[in-house]
Amino acid sequence: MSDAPRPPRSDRNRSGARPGGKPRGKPHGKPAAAPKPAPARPAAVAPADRPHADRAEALRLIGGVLEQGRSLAELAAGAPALAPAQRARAGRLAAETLRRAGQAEAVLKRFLRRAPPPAARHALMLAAVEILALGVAPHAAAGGAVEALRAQPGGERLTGVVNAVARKLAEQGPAPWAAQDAARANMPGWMWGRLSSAWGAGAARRIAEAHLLAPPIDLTPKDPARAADLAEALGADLLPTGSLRLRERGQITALPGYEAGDWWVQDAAAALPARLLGDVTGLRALDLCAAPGGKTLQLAAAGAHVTALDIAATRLERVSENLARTGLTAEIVQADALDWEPDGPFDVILLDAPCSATGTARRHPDMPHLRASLDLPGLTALQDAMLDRAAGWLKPGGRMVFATCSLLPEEGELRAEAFATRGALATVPADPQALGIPPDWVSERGFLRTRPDFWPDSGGLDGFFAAIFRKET
Ligand SMILES: C[S@@+](CC[C@H](N)C(=O)[O-])C[C@H]1O[C@@H](n2cnc3c(N)ncnc32)[C@H](O)[C@@H]1O
Repeated sequence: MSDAPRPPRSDRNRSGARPGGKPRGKPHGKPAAAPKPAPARPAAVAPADRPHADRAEALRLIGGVLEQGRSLAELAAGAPALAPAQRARAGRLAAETLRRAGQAEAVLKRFLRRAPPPAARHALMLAAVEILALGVAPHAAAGGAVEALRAQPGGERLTGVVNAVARKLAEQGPAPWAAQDAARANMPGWMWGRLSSAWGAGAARRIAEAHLLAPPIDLTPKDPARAADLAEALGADLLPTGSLRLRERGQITALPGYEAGDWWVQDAAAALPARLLGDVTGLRALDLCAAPGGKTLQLAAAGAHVTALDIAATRLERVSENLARTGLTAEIVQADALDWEPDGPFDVILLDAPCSATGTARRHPDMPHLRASLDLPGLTALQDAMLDRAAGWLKPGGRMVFATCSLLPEEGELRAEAFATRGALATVPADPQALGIPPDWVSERGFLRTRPDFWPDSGGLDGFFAAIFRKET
């Protein structure tokens, strides 16, 4: 076993090329036309009334990510019937195991002469993380992993090896786990390499350390003027950017203001790009690549007449649900941004382009495993094509924000530079004061950059890039 997770099968040899010559990447959020892994029959999972159903579900999720190259979000859709608490616990166990996969594989390696079948490997990783990272009693974690494995097809014959190795792991104690360089061990080599060359080795390490922590939950208030009251009602901190950061985890739908649509869940960094458009009251706005709709809600709440376009019909359903809950309106369009033509120009456009989503790894610990064979040229070609098309849809004097939830300059600074050089629109510097952010989050070129290692003492924020452009004539 290597300490770097293997590329998912479905990602090997994946091409970013699109029939007909238009560029196609492997975007965050599954565009409808992206190649999909062959649907796999979900592993049998113990019914909810049996113990260890949560661990069995965690194994299904871990296997789905590491062996089938499917995202946790996609796998959640095919989940078996489980009590909400069991489902939540299964999700947490799978996320923590994926977050600590490198460390888990390294400590298990010494007890395994050869790589065990995937199901046994995943059960051992889960047991290792439960014992060594989550402090679960060794007998409970090892016994639970064995029982969960037993519930899977063919799992029975693997229980012997899992039992024996888990026992050795428990006997060995925490020292080898604690002695590991956790940040380095858990970030896959491809990501470590890219982040080191982009931001330097020290920053790559700080980002990797931030990825080891479960991120806080942030909310965007529908009415910024009510943010302080909502913060008090929710027991949240009001961040300088206007987002609310929950102090405790809990069931989101049970929080005050959820039913009334007073807020929506959105990372503090993800809430910044829409605000770069300034006052949008009464303006005709296009949210290009809109689903699941956080930025659509922001623009609509700020008084814009929003067209929300996305290629993915299922993800657009989330936009409609979010609009209904918050009592906001937008025109929903399901279309490919590379084919669609608007019926008139827009005052403002927000292009939150498909990207590697490397900035959201702390929220999506499956992402580093799924992006091992990232098609970066395909994605950057898609981003360029979207920028060029969208520029043609702006009114003279109109503004466009280009954003990506990526930590890779190829999908941020370099795209914006290249677009500015092509000369269709002029760049406008972001104003840190207006956003409530430290001045050094804005580059000399006026671009916004956030990273998970920023705001280290208050829980960090996702990695985002955003640039503002203006059409002069
Ligand atoms: C980063 S996500 C957008 C997040 C969204 N702006 C928000 O704030 O909730 C990127 C989106 O691009 C969409 N997308 C990918 N390729 C597309 C295309 N060719 N045309 C339109 N949308 C596309 C995906 O379906 C995905 O929902």
